[in-house]
Amino acid sequence: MSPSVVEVRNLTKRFGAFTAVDGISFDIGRGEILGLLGPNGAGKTTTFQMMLGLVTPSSGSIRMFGLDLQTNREAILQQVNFSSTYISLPYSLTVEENLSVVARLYGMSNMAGRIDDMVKKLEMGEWRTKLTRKLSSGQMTRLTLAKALLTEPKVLFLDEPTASLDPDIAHKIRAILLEERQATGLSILYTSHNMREMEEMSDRIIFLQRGKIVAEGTAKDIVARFGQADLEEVFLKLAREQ
Ligand SMILES: Nc1ncnc2c1ncn2[C@@H]1O[C@H](COP(=O)(O)OP(=O)(O)OP(=O)(O)O)[C@@H](O)[C@H]1O
Repeated sequence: MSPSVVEVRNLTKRFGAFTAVDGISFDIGRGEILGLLGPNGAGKTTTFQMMLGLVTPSSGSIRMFGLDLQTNREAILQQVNFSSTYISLPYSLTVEENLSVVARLYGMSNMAGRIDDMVKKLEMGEWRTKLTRKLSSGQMTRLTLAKALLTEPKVLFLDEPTASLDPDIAHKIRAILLEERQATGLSILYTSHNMREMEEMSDRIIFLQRGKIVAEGTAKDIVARFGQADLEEVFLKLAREQ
């Protein structure tokens, strides 16, 4: 495997007496797409929040680009971005104003060119001057993805990036992500509740259950190990155990 860009060791998050993430360890290689799978409440979002420095781990460590996140937060996060259906961008700004704020926050050069590029790639041209509050949920998803790719991250965290997209645009988004990975060596941690998408996108998958990793490997390995027909069947088996 290519050298690890992300190294997570024994990561744990407790909320009072409840352990949401329980001693997980994983690596993500350069240009690798790692799928994070698990039923509702398994600890995926909490893991993302720790990776973004938004939630402090109870114990364990997160290293990116060879640096510890706790002591090198700013340098690391400059090279990282995130997209989720749960984030909200300022509603009173237009689509392109929102992108421009993000580009400025990251101190990007060639801001206008990169924004045009994203608008074109994600087919946002018709509504680039629309107020964010007036976007449909699918348009909002595309805007948050554009925001995430705009800053040319080396590591991207994607929490259900194709939720609320129609099949055509979801297909295009997957193609764009694979292209970016090919062109730039982008590493991605990815969640989706669409098992076919997980199989298509992920080089490897880790399966979380009650905060613990219960399976790890390629989709094919995991399906074979659990003796099921496909990833969806594995998911149902593990989720029902929870
Ligand atoms: N701030 C908090 N305080 C207490 N418990 C929390 C807090 N945040 C998350 N939890 C709990 O931690 C567990 C893991 O939640 P998390 O949101 O990480 O799961 P998830 O895998 O992302 O689920 P989903 O698929 O529903 O988004 C849940 O039981 C949740 O209730």
